[in-house]
Amino acid sequence: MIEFQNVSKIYSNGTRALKDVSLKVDKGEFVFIVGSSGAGKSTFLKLIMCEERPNSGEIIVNGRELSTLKKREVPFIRRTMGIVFQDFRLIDTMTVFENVAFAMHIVGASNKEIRKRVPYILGLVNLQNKAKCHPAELSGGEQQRVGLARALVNNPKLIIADEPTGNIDPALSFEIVDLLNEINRRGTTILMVTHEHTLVKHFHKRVVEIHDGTIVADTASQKEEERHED
Ligand SMILES: Nc1ncnc2c1ncn2[C@@H]1O[C@H](COP(=O)(O)OP(=O)(O)OP(=O)(O)O)[C@@H](O)[C@H]1O
Repeated sequence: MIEFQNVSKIYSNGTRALKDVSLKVDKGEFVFIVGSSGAGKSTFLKLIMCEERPNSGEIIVNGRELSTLKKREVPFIRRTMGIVFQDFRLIDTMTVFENVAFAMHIVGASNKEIRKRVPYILGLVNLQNKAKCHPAELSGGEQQRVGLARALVNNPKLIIADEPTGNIDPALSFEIVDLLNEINRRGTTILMVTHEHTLVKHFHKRVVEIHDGTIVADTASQKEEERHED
C-alpha cells in the first residue's frame, strides 16, 4: 500500500527532516507514528499526501511511484486518502451535514448520492442527531467525529490522521481511536501520528518511532525478528 525506499527530505532552508527512510505499510494495517516534536512525523505524512516531494528515494502509494505523478494527477491520488486534521478544519458557516456533503460535492457526487451517503456516514460516527448543527454547537470530540465523517465519506483506501486527538479531551481521544479502529476493521489502512502514549499502549497496533528524521523503532520489524529467533 505504502512503500518508502531510502527517502530523504531536505527543506529549502537546509533542514534535513527525513534521512534515508525505508518503510513498508501493507493494506489494512493500522500504524501509530510517534516521536518527539520536530522528529519528522508530519513530513512523513506530507510526502504520502504529495504535499511535499522527497529530495531522494522512492515513495510508492497504491502501486504508483509518486515522483512519476503529473501535477494534474495529484488530486486523484489524494482522493484515495481521507485526511483528518488536529484542528478539525470544519467550515463554521455550514451545518454538520453540509460539511460532510461538501467533500462529496468536490469529487462530483450527485445530490442523490449525497442524500443517501451522508446520513449513513453520520450514523457510523454516531452523529445522526447533529446533522443540522453548526460546528460551534458541538464538543471537540463531536467536531472531530465530523472531521472523521468527512474523511470517510468518499470511501478512501487510506486514512491519514496527524494528531487527530491533539485538540480534544483525553477521555474522548479513546472514542476517536475506537472509531478509527472500527474503520480499520472494515479494511481501511490507517496512519495516525500521536503524542499520546496511553492511546498507543491501549490499542496494541504497529508503532513506528521517528527520531531526528530516521526510524529508530518499528514494532513490525521487532515481531519479524522474534519470529526468526523462534
Ligand atoms: N516547510 C518547512 N520548511 C522548513 N523546515 C520545515 C518545514 N516543515 C518542517 N520543517 C522542519 O523539519 C523538521 C521536521 O518537522 P515535522 O513537522 O515533520 O516534525 P514533527 O515530528 O511532525 O513535529 P511535531 O510533533 O512538532 O508536529 C523540523 O525540524 C521542522 O522544523
